[in-house]
Amino acid sequence: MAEVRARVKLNVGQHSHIPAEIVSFHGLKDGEEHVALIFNEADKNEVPLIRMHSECLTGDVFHSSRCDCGEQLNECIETMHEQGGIILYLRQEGRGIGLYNKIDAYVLQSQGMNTYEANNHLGFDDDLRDFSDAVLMLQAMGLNHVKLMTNNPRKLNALNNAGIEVDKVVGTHAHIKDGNRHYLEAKVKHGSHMLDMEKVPEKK
Ligand SMILES: Nc1nc2c(ncn2[C@@H]2O[C@H](COP(=O)(O)OP(=O)(O)OP(=O)(O)O)[C@@H](O)[C@H]2O)c(=O)[nH]1
Ligand SMILES: [Zn+2]
Repeated sequence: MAEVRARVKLNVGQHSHIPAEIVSFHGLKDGEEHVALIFNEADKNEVPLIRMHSECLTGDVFHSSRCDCGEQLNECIETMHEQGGIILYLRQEGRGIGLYNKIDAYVLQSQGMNTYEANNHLGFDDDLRDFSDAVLMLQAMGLNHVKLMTNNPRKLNALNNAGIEVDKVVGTHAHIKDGNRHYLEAKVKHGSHMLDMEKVPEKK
């Protein structure tokens, strides 16, 4: 069992205009400092929208052209600002292989491998992530019934297997840009992602 350690208000988003709360935890298992961001007191709603977002320093912070992580994170923050929701920000950089190994994988991708081939070439499986700490975080916040924002069936399976009831899966948009099309196509073809490459975000 994990427990909430601290919960405090902060504003987030590109203009620090979105009210939220950040939550830390005691008793998580993998030793990483995972956090939750709660929008509009979503944990008090009956069935909150949640996202399990794996850390991507290059995408989330630097808006790298190689992936869609930063855009997905912004999309979730905007959606949850409107509807309420909870982001579990999971410190699982590089699908669990870590930042330096991901950069090594990028070197191989620059030479023509896809994202999974590069992982395998380095001696890693396609995806090392385990979502049991995400389940502990949900349980610590008293949630066993959610809507899930993802295109990744592994995340849905992880919740189902842990007895968390998922009412609905909400896909994110395809954030295609110069440099990430092959990455997104590999996720659809080899990673079974339910990403609709035609579902582009509306221009604001
Ligand atoms: N190993 C490796 N990891 C990558 C690469 N590109 C992005 N990542 C990592 O992939 C993870 C993306 O995770 P999520 O944002 O949870 O997305 P997802 O599993 O693709 O599923 P969605 O919920 O549909 O977005 C992050 O940890 C990134 O750092 C890559 O080329 N190689
Ligand atoms: Zn990324």
